[in-house]
Amino acid sequence: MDIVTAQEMYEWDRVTIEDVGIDGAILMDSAGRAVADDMASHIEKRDKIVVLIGAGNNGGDGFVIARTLLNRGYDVEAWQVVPDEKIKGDAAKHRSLFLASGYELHSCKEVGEVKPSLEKADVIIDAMLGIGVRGGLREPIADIVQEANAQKARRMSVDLPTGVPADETDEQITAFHADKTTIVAAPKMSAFLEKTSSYYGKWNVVEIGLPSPKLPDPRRQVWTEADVKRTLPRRDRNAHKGSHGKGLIVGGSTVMPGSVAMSARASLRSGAGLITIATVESAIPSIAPFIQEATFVGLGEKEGFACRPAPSSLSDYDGIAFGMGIGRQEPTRSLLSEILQEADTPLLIDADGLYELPLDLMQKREAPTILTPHPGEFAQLTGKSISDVLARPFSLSRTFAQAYGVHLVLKGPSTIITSPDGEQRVDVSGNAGLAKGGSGDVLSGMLVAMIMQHDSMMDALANGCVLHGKTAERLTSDDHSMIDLLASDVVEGLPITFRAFS
Ligand SMILES: NC(=O)C1=CN([C@@H]2O[C@H](COP(=O)(O)OP(=O)(O)OC[C@H]3O[C@@H](n4cnc5c(N)ncnc54)[C@H](OP(=O)(O)O)[C@@H]3O)[C@@H](O)[C@H]2O)[C@@H](O)CC1
Ligand SMILES: [K+]
Repeated sequence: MDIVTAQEMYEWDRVTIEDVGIDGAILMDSAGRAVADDMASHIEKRDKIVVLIGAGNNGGDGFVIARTLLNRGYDVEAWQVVPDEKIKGDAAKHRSLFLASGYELHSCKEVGEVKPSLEKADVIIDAMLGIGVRGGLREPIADIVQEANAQKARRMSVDLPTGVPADETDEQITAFHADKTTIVAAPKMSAFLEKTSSYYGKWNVVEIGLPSPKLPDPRRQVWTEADVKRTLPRRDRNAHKGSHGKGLIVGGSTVMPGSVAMSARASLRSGAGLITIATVESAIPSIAPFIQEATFVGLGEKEGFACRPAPSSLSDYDGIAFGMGIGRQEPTRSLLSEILQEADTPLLIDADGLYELPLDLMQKREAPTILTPHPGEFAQLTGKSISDVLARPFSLSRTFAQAYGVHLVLKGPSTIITSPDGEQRVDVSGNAGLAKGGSGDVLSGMLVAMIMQHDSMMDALANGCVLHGKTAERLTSDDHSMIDLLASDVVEGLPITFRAFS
C-alpha cells in the first residue's frame, strides 16, 4: 500500500485526468461513492447524520457522499460551510447535481447556525478540508471543528481530518478529531506521524478507480501482513544448520549481560542456523545457562566493558549485530571502529553501538550497514532535536540513509525502514506493550536472522519488524496485557507467529 504526500497525490490525480482521460467529475463521483459505501457500513438507518462540506474537492466528495446516502434513504442533513462563490469546478458540478436531485442544502456563515444540528447528530461526516489545507484553520471552519469535537456524535472524516496536513509539519495544528477516517486512494504521510496520526482515529483506504500502472511510484509503502506472507523465505527440506546463516552477536558487559542472550534467543527463534555471542569473558558463565544453543567468544575487557581486538574471522559470519548492552565507553567504540572496517558481511548496529557512531567509517563500508535507532538515538545521530525527528521522520530518514549509504530502521509506533537509495517501508504493527527495555534487543536479534535468510535486505528488515510487532499484538490480545508484556515473552511468542506466517 503506497503512502503519498499531497504533491504526489495531486500528480496521481493529474495523470488520471489528463493522461488517462478519466473526467474529473467522474473521478470525484467514484471517490465519493466509495467513501459513502465504506461509511454506510458503520452507520444505521436511524442515525442522524450531518455532512459538513467545504469549498474544495474534499467538499466535492462531500456532496457526492451526502447525495449517495440520501439516495439510499439515510437521514442526512448537508451543511455547506463556505459561501457559494467559493465552490468551483468539479465540486460546483456535484453541488448542482445534489440540488437538482431535489435535496435540501443548508449553509452557514458561523458556527451558531449549524450548532443545533451538530448537537442532535449521531454521526458527523467531515468533508470540509482534505489535502489542500494551508496554514491555520479560518472561520467559520475553526469554530465548527471545535464544536464538532465537543459532541458525543461519532466523527468520520473524508480522506483526512480537516486541519491535518497531508505532509510532515512543524506547525501546531487544530483539527477535527475523527473516530474513523476513510482515506481516498492511498494513505497520506500524516497518518503515520506522531503529531497527526491520532486525529485520524481508525482508518482504512478505499479504491476510487485510479489507474495503478500509470501512477508514479512514491517509493514509500506500508508493509502489510500480506507482504510478509508473500516474501518470507520458505524452508528447503534439505536445509542444514549452515543454510540459514551463521550470526555473530557482539554486546553485553558485566553490568548488562542479559541483552545479548535475549538477542541471540530471538535470532535462533527466528530461524538463524547458528549464533555466536561475543561478549566480555567474565559475563559468559552467567549468560551461558540461559542460551544453550549459542556458542561463545570471549572479548577482552576494561573495567567490565568490551574492548579490542575484534573476534577473529569476522568473515565467517553471514550477519553481525553490535551494541546491545555493550556500554558507551571509549574502548568499546574502538572495538566498533575495528569491526566497521573489517567486517565484510551485513552489520547491524543498535543501542549503545549507535552512540557517537563514526559516520565516516560507515560511509566507506561496502557490505550493508543497518542502523536501528529509536527517535532519541536518531536525534543524537543527526544532531536534531527529538521533536524535529518526530515531525520529519520520513524526510530525515531518507536524507540520512542516502548520505551515509545505510539501511535505517527508525523505530516507533510507525517504524520507518529506509534503504540507501531512499526506498521506504512502514511497519505499523505492535503496541505500547513493546515500549519496554529489551524490545530493541529482541528486534535486533530477529533482524539478524532475517538478513541471513532473505535475498532482499528491505524484505528482511520489513518482515522482521512486522513479525516482532504482530507477536506483541497477538500476545496482548490473548494471555498478556500491555502492562505485563516482557521482551522475553515476545521471544517465546515467536513460534506461533512463524507458524501463522509461513
Ligand atoms: N481530483 C479530484 O477530483 C479528486 C480529489 N479528491 C479529494 O479532493 C481533496 C483535495 O481537494 P483540494 O485540492 O480542492 O483541497 P481541499 O482539501 O478540498 O481544500 C481546498 C479548499 O480549502 C480552503 N482552505 C485551505 N486552507 C484552509 C484553511 N486553513 N482554512 C480554511 N479553508 C482553507 C481553500 O480555500 P482558498 O485558500 O483557496 O480560499 C480551498 O477552498 C482530497 O483530499 C480528496 O478528498 C479525491 O477524491 C480524489 C479525486
Ligand atoms: K476532511
